[in-house]
Amino acid sequence: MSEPKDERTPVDVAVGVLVERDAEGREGRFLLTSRPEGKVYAGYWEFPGGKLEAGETVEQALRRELQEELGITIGAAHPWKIELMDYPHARVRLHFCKVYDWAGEFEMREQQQMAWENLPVRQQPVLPGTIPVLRWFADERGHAGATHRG
Ligand SMILES: Nc1nc2c([nH]c(=O)n2[C@H]2C[C@H](O)[C@@H](COP(=O)(O)OP(=O)(O)OP(=O)(O)O)O2)c(=O)[nH]1
Repeated sequence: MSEPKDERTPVDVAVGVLVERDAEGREGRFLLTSRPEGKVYAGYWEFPGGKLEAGETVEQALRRELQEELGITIGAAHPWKIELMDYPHARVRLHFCKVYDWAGEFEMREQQQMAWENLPVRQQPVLPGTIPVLRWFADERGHAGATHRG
């Protein structure tokens, strides 16, 4: 029998942090997308991704979600950080993976917007669960000061 699940059981979410790298392997811009109309936090900026379906690994879910939402096929997903977020609507366990390789043309299949960003991020508002990621980037990159607006 499966475990009883109440509404505060965390939902696993695979999140893709697509990062450009230069010839020396230094990381540069990263991709943010806005949440589509009709979803909670519509219009907020986040890293693309979505919930795991039954039986999927994080990497499988990420590959499916980025194909569905952005029309791209990703290469390897490199697990980076895991974060638990408690929202009024749900508890989520976010599995952030860095992705350096992808193929295909970006297509916004859910009428979202995309932006290649650097620190500090210009787009706003940023989803609460995205803000820690910007802090991790700041630490990795030695970026002092604000990570985003607002
Ligand atoms: N994709 C993504 N989701 C995030 C981030 N930070 C954060 O707190 N979340 C939260 C928001 C949502 O509660 C959850 C992701 O669920 P979602 O509703 O976008 O996923 P989904 O595409 O599978 O949606 P659906 O099919 O259930 O409508 O994770 C982030 O950086 N990226």
